[in-house]
Amino acid sequence: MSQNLKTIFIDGEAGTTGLGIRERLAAVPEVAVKSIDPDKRKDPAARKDMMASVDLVVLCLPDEAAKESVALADQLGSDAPKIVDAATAHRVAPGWVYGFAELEPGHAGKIAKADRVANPGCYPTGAIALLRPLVDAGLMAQDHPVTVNAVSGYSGGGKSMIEDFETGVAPAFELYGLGLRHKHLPELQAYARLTRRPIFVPSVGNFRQGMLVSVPLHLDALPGRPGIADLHHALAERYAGSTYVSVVPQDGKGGKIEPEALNDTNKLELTVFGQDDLGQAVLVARLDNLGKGASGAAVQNIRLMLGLPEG
Ligand SMILES: NC(=O)C1=CN([C@@H]2O[C@H](COP(=O)(O)OP(=O)(O)OC[C@H]3O[C@@H](n4cnc5c(N)ncnc54)[C@H](OP(=O)(O)O)[C@@H]3O)[C@@H](O)[C@H]2O)C=CC1
Ligand SMILES: CC(=O)N[C@@H](CCC(=O)OP(=O)(O)O)C(=O)O
Repeated sequence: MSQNLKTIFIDGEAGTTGLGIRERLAAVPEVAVKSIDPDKRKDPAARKDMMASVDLVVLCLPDEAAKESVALADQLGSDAPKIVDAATAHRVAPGWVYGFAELEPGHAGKIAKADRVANPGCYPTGAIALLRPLVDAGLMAQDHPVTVNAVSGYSGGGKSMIEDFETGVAPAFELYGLGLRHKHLPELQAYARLTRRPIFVPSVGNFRQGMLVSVPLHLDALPGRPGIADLHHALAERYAGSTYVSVVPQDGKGGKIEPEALNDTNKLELTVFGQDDLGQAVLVARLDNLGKGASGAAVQNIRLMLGLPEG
């Protein structure tokens, strides 16, 4: 192993997100991924030893196991590696930087300097990308009653949901999160800068990966009653020059959009559908839940934290 390579340990490397990160890192020549003996993958002492030997650890674990790993890293004091946590556990926790590089100007620089980065949830990635620029531009009040609807491919539910869909146990499509307490709400509300809790209605369909997140809007309920072009402009201005986030015109989409077009990429595409004469709009974000919604974003953050060039 060359001395100059940055070393990475993926805690949970056999899971859906972990495998996706490993595949992506295989194409990054500046890093070497160190693997743990599969028999010891849940052994705290072995994981702690591994953490002590690397520059950065990525946590691709259920929330409780991610918290346990952070506690193990804490025991290493100044020898602790940098951490990217793909779980939900630290996304609004003090001392952690939220890993959505395009959140606002200068945010990628904060990730680059951080020791601990919480990778965003897949749905909040789309919703925050749509909402935050409107709030920042004063086009949406912070207490606007926001509703976010979304559909995900079944890989979003990890190994157990993948098995349910691929063995035919799961229904073709279902709404869920109807208890209105989905785990993504705290980060969605915090990083979109909303003071009123949004209503979030996710759903999952019988396709492996890909995602649409949509926000319906009545234009006369927004300050100054903006037009469709104003909403488009606010988004286009925020993401001008972005490598991964694009704002596309609605023309040519025929009033419909499907979720799989960005699969296996780290891209996020935003469209403002709407009709000025009706005073209505629907903002839509399209992404790969396993790409920009998980492993792709994690690798984007790893590159920033290790000072590597953009992929
Ligand atoms: N799938 C997705 O689209 C996204 C998932 N995430 C998040 O990433 C994390 C992982 O999710 P995902 O990859 O989907 O889940 P999976 O169920 O596919 O994988 C989880 C992995 O963690 C391992 N694991 C479980 N407990 C422990 C433990 N105590 N110590 C070490 N390893 C353990 C599992 O091993 P075993 O199977 O042997 O128990 C498995 O390999 C979750 O927090 C999830 O919320 C984030 C963004 C998107
Ligand atoms: C279809 C499905 O079940 N999706 C998952 C979210 C997947 C995801 O990306 O969530 P994290 O990033 O927070 O792990 C869910 O709704 O809980």
